[in-house]
Amino acid sequence: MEEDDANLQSFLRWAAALGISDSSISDCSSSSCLGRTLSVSHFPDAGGRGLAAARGIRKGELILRVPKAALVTSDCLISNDQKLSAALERYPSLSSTQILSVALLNEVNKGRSSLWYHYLKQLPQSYDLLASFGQFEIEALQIDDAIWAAEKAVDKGKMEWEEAAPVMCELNLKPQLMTFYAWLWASATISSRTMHIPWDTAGCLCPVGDFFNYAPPEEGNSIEELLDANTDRLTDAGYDEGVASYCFYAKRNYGKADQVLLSYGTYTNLELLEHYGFLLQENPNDKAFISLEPEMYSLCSWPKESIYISEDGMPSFALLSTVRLWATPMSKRRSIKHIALSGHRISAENEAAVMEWIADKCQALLSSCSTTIDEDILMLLVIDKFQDYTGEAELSPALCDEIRAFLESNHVTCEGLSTKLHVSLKTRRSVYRWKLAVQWRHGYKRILSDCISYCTRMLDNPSC
Ligand SMILES: C[S@@+](CC[C@H](N)C(=O)[O-])C[C@H]1O[C@@H](n2cnc3c(N)ncnc32)[C@H](O)[C@@H]1O
Repeated sequence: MEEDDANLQSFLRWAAALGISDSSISDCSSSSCLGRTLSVSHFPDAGGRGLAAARGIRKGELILRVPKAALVTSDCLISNDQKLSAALERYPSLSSTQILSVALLNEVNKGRSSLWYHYLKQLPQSYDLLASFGQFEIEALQIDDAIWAAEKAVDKGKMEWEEAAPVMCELNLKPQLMTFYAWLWASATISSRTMHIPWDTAGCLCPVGDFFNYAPPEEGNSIEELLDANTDRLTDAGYDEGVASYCFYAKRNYGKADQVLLSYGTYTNLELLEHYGFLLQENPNDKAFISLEPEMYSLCSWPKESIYISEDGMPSFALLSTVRLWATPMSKRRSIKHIALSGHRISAENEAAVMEWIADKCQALLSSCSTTIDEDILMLLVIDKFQDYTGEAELSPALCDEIRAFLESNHVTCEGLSTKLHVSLKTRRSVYRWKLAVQWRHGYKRILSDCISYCTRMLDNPSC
């Protein structure tokens, strides 16, 4: 712990020397880049390490500046390293993200002699993005779309690693930096920590700026609110060519010690898991996608991603209009299509058929899962106390099967679970990912269940 703190202090001094600052005036006297506006703090329930307000902050204030020279980009890593530059030239088909991954691992390979040593020491040692999920954790997601997304993420990681392997061999990286595990670490670092820059689609790593944890974008900023704040820009962070720096602005007012959050974008929980390795218990942008009958897709030309149930259980506009049209007798579809496409109900009878179809679809999806919502809640309690778990009494067969599958996939024997000491770090990571999978499927099922309640209310009281 003391070592971590000493590392953090060295990092903040290093960052100050590069001109990273949370002060609006230039202040060369301070040995740390933080302390006037922000401070590093720990938020166990909202992202772990993050940045807190060191004083009251007003919406729209500039809170952190990271000069271009402090940004970690492929350009800067390559221009400082002839061997890397020459090796990459021989592999022109690598993507911008693969190039940044190779350059990052090459930099880690340098150890203390890397110009970025203090920054690299601050990076997490492992991540929980979908690409790092094992087969058990993938199956624990239960819903086909999510399983497919996770398998695709793992396959993509493997393919990109295999393509980049020859260049890493040429660079003579240490064997542990050439493994698939190391590759996943580098690509997860890039996926979860890079920020947009106009000159490289891989983005840049932004020391200190990447300590901000995430909050979803706030909806409904009124024009007055936007004018009131110092906002001729509507985003909370971006590269500003005028001052050659990455600039971060407060999205709202903060009291002293509040966590200052950044919106990385609008994501469903599955997307947050895929790109950042976490999810939110309350995510206004979460969605449950349901598949339609094949012939429904040809009735309307809505993109597939617009056909969903939103976080509060309401079917989306595109879902409703498609099912309304499909529930209309074929001979009448042409004449009422404009009504369906404009989002209006077609008739009471049609609306009842629509609600029934959507509710049945949600119910079928829920019934196809091996555990119920209540069992998922219980599973989460078991997972939280997993290190103390000693038996399977009083749990349903589905939960016992899942626990057994976890133990088998991690080669843990029941005897080995009786004390905390017997659970290895690797198993603990796996327990954490399992928890993420169960939290995700629970949230998804809750949306489906809320949708069934919504449809039932509509059927019982069509005038709502
Ligand atoms: C850009 S980093 C933020 C700083 C990070 N906590 C750290 O210690 O370096 C993004 C990562 O922080 C974590 N994170 C950010 N916001 C979060 C939130 N609201 N809830 C849980 N984890 C979050 C996730 O692990 C994510 O991949």
